[in-house]
Amino acid sequence: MEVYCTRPHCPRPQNYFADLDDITTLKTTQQKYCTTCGMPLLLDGRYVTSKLLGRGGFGAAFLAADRRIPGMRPCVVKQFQPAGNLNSTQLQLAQQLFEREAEVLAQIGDEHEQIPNLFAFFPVIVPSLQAGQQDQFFYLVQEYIDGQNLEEELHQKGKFSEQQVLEVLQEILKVLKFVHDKGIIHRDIKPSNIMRRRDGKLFLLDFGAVKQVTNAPAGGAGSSTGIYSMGFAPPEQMAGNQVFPSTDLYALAVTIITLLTGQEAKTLFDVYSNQWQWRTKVTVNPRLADILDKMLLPAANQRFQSADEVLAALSQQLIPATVLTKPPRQSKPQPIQPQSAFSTWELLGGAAFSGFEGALIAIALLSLLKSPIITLGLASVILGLLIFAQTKRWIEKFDLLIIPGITFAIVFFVPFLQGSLGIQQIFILAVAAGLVAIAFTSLFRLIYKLISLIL
Ligand SMILES: Nc1ncnc2c1ncn2[C@@H]1O[C@H](COP(=O)(O)OP(=O)(O)OP(=O)(O)O)[C@@H](O)[C@H]1O
Repeated sequence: MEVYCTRPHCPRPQNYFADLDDITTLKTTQQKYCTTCGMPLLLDGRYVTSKLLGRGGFGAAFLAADRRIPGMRPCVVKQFQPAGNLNSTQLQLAQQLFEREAEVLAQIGDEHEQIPNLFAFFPVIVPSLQAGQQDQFFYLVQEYIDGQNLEEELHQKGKFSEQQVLEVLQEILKVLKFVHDKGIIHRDIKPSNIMRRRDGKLFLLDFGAVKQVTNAPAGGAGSSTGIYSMGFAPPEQMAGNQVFPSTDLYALAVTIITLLTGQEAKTLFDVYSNQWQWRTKVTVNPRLADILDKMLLPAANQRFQSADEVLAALSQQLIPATVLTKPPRQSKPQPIQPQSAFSTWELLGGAAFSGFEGALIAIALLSLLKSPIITLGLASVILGLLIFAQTKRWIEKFDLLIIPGITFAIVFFVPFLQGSLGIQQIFILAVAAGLVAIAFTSLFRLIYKLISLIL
């Protein structure tokens, strides 16, 4: 069995113990030690670490198994191991934050199904690699979420659609509502701290930076200790001032716009105008965009004040942040319907498909029906249906090659669909129609972008 040594800087952390492949030996053995550095490997007598998951600001996270639970329940072992050269005060603070993660998970982990459960928190004192000294490590064991965090998902699958970010937004808002109601501010919301389990359920992780707030004055219990992720933290947190529920809402909105645009947070913020400039990079329902912009306002008191307020705005008509004093434009609440945002490449691909396919259908129908008027009407209806199917994403990606391929093959093998034209001429005409469609779409897209910039 592979056992991974958790000592920081162990030169050869991978250990292999053939005898531990036997489940009886695994359950009864007293202890095993790293063959390179002598570090105990069965943590707290029960957790067997097998793989390094990653290193964060306060330590490393390992995949482990609990040999005391039937079925060797998988879990995550986090080790306190702050990066960089910290002085004793900073070290103490970092240790407090790590312990706070344990406290918070113990308090809320088993009360909410989208927050990992805490299984154990314990120190381990071991002989140091430097002779005559001892090292103390702190371990926190929590529920393993088998899946991918959203940062990894973004790298692997690319930008999120509007529908996908709406799901993330609504799910995490519900978790935040629960967390805030307990008087806790997470303070480190970002894509790498949101995990999607294999069954699709989203989890909020990393409570290492949380703050309990009880109407504390600035500098008191609710003030920020300078633990944040660059680009995601709002001004009050960056300045080390008091933090609020709206501090988390700001970071959640930054998370959403990075997922929507696929760009890093810092590239979406224009330092010259001191404003988020993300709306030109992606097309979404303007009401969703207004909600995100309100969550991103620099002044904490101008943002939504609670997760509930955002959830309500998402399910009802949005009152734009800038015209809060004006009456709403429509009286009937309307839930936000995700609008499929198409990238420029998708639009141009769709145009080429529609042009090519449209030309083939028109030629085939004209050869069959011999009536230009009926052909025009029927071809327009079919083309309209094909375009509608694309807007709904019923037809996308490889369909755009397969469908014209099949249509061309039919025209090729059924000569009476070719009319008086040769197959070569038909192909050239269809390609020309595809190019014309691309040209028109580019022109309209350009005009649309210019108008949205002006407005
Ligand atoms: N409960 C968990 N289940 C599954 N994977 C986890 C769990 N907790 C953390 N991870 C994964 O372990 C890795 C390290 O996590 P960790 O929280 O230590 O650092 P981080 O979130 O990457 O950085 P930072 O602490 O600086 O925010 C990340 O890839 C994270 O997705």
